[in-house]
Amino acid sequence: MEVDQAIRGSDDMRLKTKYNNAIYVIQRALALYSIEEVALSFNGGKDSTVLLHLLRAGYFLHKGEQSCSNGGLTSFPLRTIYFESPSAFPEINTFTYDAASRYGLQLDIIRSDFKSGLENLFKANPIRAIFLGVRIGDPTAVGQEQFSPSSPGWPPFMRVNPILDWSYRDVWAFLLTCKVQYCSLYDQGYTSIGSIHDTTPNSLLCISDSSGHKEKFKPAYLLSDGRSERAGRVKKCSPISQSSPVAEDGLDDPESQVKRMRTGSAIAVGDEIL
Ligand SMILES: Cc1cc2nc3c(=O)[nH]c(=O)nc-3n(C[C@H](O)[C@H](O)[C@H](O)COP(=O)(O)O)c2cc1C
Ligand SMILES: Nc1ncnc2c1ncn2[C@@H]1O[C@H](COP(=O)(O)OP(=O)(O)OP(=O)(O)O)[C@@H](O)[C@H]1O
Repeated sequence: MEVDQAIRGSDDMRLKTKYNNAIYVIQRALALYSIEEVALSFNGGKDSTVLLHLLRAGYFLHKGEQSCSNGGLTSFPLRTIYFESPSAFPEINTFTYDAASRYGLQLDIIRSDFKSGLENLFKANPIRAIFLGVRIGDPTAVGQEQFSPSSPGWPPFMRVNPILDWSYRDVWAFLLTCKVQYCSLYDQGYTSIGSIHDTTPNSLLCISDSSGHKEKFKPAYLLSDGRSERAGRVKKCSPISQSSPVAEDGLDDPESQVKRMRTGSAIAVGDEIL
């Protein structure tokens, strides 16, 4: 299996540990639920791209087919759900459709809100667990663990988060080591992708050009401080966000950080907050 071989051949011990732990979570989930009962939540972003390749590796290792050649991996019968929004970047949509066809995913495109989309999906399919590319540091990760039941008020299912403890650097180490394709926007300076209305390239990757020509940006993997990953994401309008924009260094303002610290926790490894 090409991804598994790439990681095992790498001398990046940290990446190996992250990979092994994520594969362990995936294999535990696949031991608990049948392949018909699980789904991948995929949105073409870098985190869900990592998750897709980990799931392929975990599934084929689980099946005991370590010696598969590339040709044997074209079909991966995993139900994959994509909530497509009218304000998604075209590059994200194209990447998502291409990935689904390249890896033989069963793609369900849902054009409604998350909750009712999931409710309708569950009426027609026996899904009990959904894999997500959520990482600590994402606003939605607060309070989550590798296995977290869905929140009260949501349809009942298990959220499985194999890369919860991965940092920005881990994500790029994986994508580059495994030489897998990712959405082209990341090579244009986007470091985290929301909608066309709230996402710009990360200004920390801007290449200064005195000629006044169009701005150019370095690729996302060159961002040195993962804490600034969301610097290109404009905050949604709310009384708090209007008065407290994202700071120059990409970190939230101190007030919202304190709020988050009351309910969440942070792990520091070297100079990076996971
Ligand atoms: C498959 C799936 C399951 C989700 N389950 C929950 C949940 O149980 N509880 C919750 O509060 N939000 C849930 N969400 C919503 C996410 O936490 C988050 O609001 C959403 O991904 C939008 O993030 P964004 O605002 O960064 O785009 C879920 C989203 C998806 C795609
Ligand atoms: N529109 C969507 N459709 C399907 N899954 C989604 C959608 N939005 C979010 N998710 C799930 O939530 C996870 C976390 O989303 P998040 O936006 O933080 O990461 P990402 O999109 O993979 O990468 P990036 O941070 O670079 O945009 C995704 O990896 C995916 O599993």
